Amino acid sequence: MKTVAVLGGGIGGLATAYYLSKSPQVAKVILLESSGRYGGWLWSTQRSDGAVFEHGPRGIRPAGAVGLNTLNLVQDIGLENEILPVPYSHNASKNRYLYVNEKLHKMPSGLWGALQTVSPFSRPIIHSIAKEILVKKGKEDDESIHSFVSRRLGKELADIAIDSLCRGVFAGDCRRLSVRSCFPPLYRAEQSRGSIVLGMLLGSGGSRQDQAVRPGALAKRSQEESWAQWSLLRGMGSLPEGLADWLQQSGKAQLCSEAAVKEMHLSSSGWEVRDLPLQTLTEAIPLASALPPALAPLSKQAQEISYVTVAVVNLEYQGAILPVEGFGHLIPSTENKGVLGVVYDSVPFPQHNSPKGVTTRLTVMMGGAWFQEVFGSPDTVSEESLLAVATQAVRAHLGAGYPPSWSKVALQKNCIPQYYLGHWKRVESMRRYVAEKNLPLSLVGSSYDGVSVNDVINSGRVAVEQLLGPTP
Ligand SMILES: Cc1cc2nc3c(=O)[nH]c(=O)nc-3n(C[C@H](O)[C@H](O)[C@H](O)COP(=O)(O)OP(=O)(O)OC[C@H]3O[C@@H](n4cnc5c(N)ncnc54)[C@H](O)[C@@H]3O)c2cc1C
Ligand SMILES: C=Cc1c2[nH]c(c1C)Cc1[nH]c(c(CCC(=O)O)c1C)Cc1[nH]c(c(C)c1CCC(=O)O)Cc1[nH]c(c(C)c1C=C)C2
Repeated sequence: MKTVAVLGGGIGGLATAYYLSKSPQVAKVILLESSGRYGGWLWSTQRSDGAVFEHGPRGIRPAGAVGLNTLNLVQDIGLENEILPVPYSHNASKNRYLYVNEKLHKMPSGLWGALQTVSPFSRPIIHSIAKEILVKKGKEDDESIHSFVSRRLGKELADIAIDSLCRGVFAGDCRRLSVRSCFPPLYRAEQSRGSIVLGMLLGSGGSRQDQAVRPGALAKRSQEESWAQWSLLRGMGSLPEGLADWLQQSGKAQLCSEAAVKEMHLSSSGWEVRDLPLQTLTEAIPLASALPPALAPLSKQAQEISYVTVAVVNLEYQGAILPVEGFGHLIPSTENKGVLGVVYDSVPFPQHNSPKGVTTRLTVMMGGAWFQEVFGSPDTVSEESLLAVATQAVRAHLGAGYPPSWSKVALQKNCIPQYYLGHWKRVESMRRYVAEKNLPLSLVGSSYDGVSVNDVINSGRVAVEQLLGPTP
């Protein structure tokens, strides 16, 4: 029977502790979190009138094996009655906008959208798609997303649509991000079928663990009802809260907050965490800064992974102020480097609005890969200046004629890892090092195999299965 330590109580650490607790081979799980709150970037504010504001993720996709896996976990910890689903037929799923040349443009969707010339693009997307099949396969073992898409689908799509998409997922620069690590299905499609289109039509193979999820009742419901995304009644923050409660009730897990791990040592009986009253931990899922000097090659590689800072500004306006109904709009870096996009939170999740009168909740996301260049150091930037930029963007992009009635600025420092060129090699080399040295340690979380909440939860499941075999 093992005692396992999990370092970090974000959604990745909590999910890892959950899968560990389910295993009969584990006697005890000790989770160490440096802050006073569990959940990491999953963080919601519920105001006294009931309105909910998200400072991190606001919607999770149920699609694919990793999406179903998350719903299985949600059901198991008893949160299924709090689910707020948004079906594909909803305006928030169908309508996404780009803000280009100082105007909102609906992104083309479906076959009809692909056949027409839709502004701001100069020709129908079907042109690029048809030509893509004939483009030769790239020769490099990695490529920037911008270069890959320019080569295969044309520069205009890369400059506008892909530039915006990468800002709306990674808060990052598609000229530096790796296609192989950020969008593995696109890379695999070119490798195995010579074309993205053929790869999508014929399939291009996924990883084995991706296929091994049996949907439970909630996951099946998401398929039957065609959900595009979901949230929770009290906000995304109730997912880590629910997990922490479940772990505490499991009887196996000991959760410690305000327990920063600064140093850890490897002895013959396992890990020792020096400044905490914990003696022997036989396995650990660690963080780069805590590794001992003897493992310097590993900490060095972990420290080479870059992260960007995002200013998340929640705004509430009295009345219905949106000129369009949709998920939100993204802004390509050529239009405005500092403002990445605006999420129209009230559209997918009106249940999170204040019950007192009609209001519009929006979130403006700013900075990312351009933070330092536009706003200066995250350590010295003022909340007032970020709020001013956000409200000005809402005035210019959406025509809000009056200021918000409520606002909150959250400066999320180093919140999204950037999978730059060669990320796959670094991760492979780190895992090889762990295996060769036979270290009792697994690498879990958003820095390695995907940044979405689903990916991070799945990375915990995969790490536990590799350690102990399939979870019951
Ligand atoms: C603004 C924003 C919007 C997002 N939107 C979406 C979305 O819409 N959909 C989606 O799927 N994903 C979204 N994401 C991504 C997703 O939220 C994150 O990738 C995910 O939450 C990362 O989880 P994690 O557990 O890997 O890391 P973290 O949340 O960073 O957790 C790590 C934890 O470790 C703790 N820690 C750090 N150092 C130590 C130490 N030395 N000792 C002990 N503890 C330590 C930290 O305090 C933290 O709690 C968004 C992220 C952000 C920032
Ligand atoms: C404007 C900045 C951001 C917005 N959301 C995020 C940032 C940095 C972070 C984020 N958004 C998504 C993910 C998870 C990816 C996944 O695989 O599930 C993360 C980390 C979801 C997402 N958001 C947009 C897209 C195209 C996706 C991918 C999944 C999907 O298709 O749903 C677009 C988008 N994000 C933002 C806006 C305003 C926007 C489009 C209008 C905000």
